[in-house]
Amino acid sequence: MAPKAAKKGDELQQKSPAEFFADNKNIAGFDNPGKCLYTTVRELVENALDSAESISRLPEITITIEEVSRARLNALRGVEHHDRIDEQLYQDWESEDAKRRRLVKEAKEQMRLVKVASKKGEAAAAAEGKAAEARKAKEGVARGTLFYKVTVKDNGSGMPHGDIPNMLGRVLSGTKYGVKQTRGKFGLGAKMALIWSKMTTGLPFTITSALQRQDFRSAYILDIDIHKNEPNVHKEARLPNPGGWHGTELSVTIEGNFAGAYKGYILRYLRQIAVITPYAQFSFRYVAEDPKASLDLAFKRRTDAMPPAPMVTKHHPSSVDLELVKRLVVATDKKNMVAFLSKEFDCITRDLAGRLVEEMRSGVQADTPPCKMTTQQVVRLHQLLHEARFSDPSGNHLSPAGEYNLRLGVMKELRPELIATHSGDVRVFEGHAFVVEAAVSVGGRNMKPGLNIYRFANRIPLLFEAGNDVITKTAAKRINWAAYKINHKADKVGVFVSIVSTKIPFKGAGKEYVGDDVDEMVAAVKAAIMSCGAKIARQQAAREHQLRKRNLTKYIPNTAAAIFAVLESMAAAPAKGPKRRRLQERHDVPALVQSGEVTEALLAARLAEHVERIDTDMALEYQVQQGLAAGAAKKEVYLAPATARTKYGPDLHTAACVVRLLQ
Ligand SMILES: Nc1ncnc2c1ncn2[C@@H]1O[C@H](COP(=O)(O)OP(=O)(O)OP(=O)(O)O)[C@@H](O)[C@H]1O
Repeated sequence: MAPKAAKKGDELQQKSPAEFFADNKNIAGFDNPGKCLYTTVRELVENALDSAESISRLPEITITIEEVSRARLNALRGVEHHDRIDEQLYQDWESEDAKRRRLVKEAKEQMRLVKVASKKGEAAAAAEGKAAEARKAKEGVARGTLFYKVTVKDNGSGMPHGDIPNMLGRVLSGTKYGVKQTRGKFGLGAKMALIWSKMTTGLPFTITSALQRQDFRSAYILDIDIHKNEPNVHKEARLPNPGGWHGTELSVTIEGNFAGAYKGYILRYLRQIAVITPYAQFSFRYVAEDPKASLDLAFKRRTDAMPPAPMVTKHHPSSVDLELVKRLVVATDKKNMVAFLSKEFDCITRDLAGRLVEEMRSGVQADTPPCKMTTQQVVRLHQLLHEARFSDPSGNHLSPAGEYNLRLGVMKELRPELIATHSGDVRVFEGHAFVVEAAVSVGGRNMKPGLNIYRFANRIPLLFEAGNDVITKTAAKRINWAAYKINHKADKVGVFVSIVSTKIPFKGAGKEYVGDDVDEMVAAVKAAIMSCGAKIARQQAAREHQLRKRNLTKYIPNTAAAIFAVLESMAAAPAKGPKRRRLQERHDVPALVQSGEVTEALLAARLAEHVERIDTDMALEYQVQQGLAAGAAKKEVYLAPATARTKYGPDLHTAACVVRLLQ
């Protein structure tokens, strides 16, 4: 019987990666126009930061979002703009009756808000602001300003002229696939912005880029052939670069939505990226068609101390899969197994490589060329790499933000009352080293009562999918905040956690959250937050202590005056009764008052001394309780003596610690 022809729709088809992502753009964080604008900004800013950091430049990044009306967009596309003839044909058409009803409803809402505002003040004013914004957004839709030109300029490495089309016009191509801590990973982000622009405005990317010390600027206008997943270059030029500029400027025009929540997300993203990269400078401009709605924001650099650039490292043997082993075997230039294992993998010395080859058997010798291994021998090698014990990766190739930068970022953007930071040790997950750093703050501006959680992965702020994220879940469910005297429902608590790794277990290509299913990560995040909590508790105790001292000190003048008045009256009148007489005989304070030896000032000075002594005793006792004796809170500081002969004095007592100088 002849085979049946396939039904229409059942024919075998193939898709290019670009087509796949165009059809499933939500996987990469391109869900709706608002989210697409946010993700476009994010992807371009992260490329800019990666690029500047890769050449150890303090990043200087300019971000511009410009409203493009439909009329202007049509002019850019060379499409004639037509005024509407038949209004009723359009989605935004409103009948006279519907318009009247809407205006009445809006007026009522306005009245209600004004009433609430007069009663409740700020909160209501904010609500009114939101309503006004929503109205403006509606007007925006009507005016047709739903298109935006996004431009991001950096002072980074730039891109080699010949590579630009592939880097920006071919999905799944990039320079960040190695084992290295980078924000980018998939070779997708910039291309998704381009695919979205193709799908909505049809306008291409405009790129200017120059490498360091390059005497020309590469200028390109290109888009992507989605069907073939190939760059489509419209224009290419090498322009003069007399000033020796280096970096990249990239523009794309897309459909988007900068109203309401999405404006909030973009601004929040910028604020958070400024927290985690205080060594970077960001200028943000929103250019609206109506100049009154434009915005100009600067997130200034607060430090020149940039963390050392992350380095490329080798694959850890326990992190490789069979396919990767096969690829490494084919790609290596090493001529024997010992050299191959010790040079291509992390944590394998020549000695260990020799032992592994002996253990492999299966006909493989130390001098076997890796490329001559049979499929079975490669399988055996892969098995052994997963069964043998290797030391953990050192983590030296990672670049955590550092406690200093994290603290500075939080202080600069949020100005909290209390802050504690912690940088965890290097830990390992599936052969990839990772470091978790955390800060916990109390109080500060823009903080709501309760937990305010800020998540960062490879110094990317994560704003979406909070409920599923390891950091949110750990902070909200696994920490006993009461143990640190923090009321996590009422206090304004900031929890900032930053994870850096050569492999962040993101869920999805949109890099929006880190899964809660990696035990190593859960434990490290929990330990980092708990350490900050303990430090906050110590700070709170020291603060209470200082407050008590301040209060006692405040009452000293009145107390001294009152006691002195009593003593003066005792001195004026002879002591009555045996008890008072005995007291007077023993101390004869009234006589001392009469002779002027005891004065009000002296009493005040003695009281002050007493308060000071109690305070230092309590500080010492407190430090001992906190584990000074056990060494937990003891810090060794090395001071160079000013002279060869140094005399060490007594212990120095302060409110929060005791300084003891030892030879
Ligand atoms: N501003 C820039 N400066 C220098 N190189 C850049 C810049 N933007 C993009 N590139 C290069 O283009 C490549 C592709 O960028 P793209 O945003 O598509 O993916 P990615 O950053 O590698 O990964 P991801 O999809 O995870 O963001 C990058 O790997 C980088 O080499």
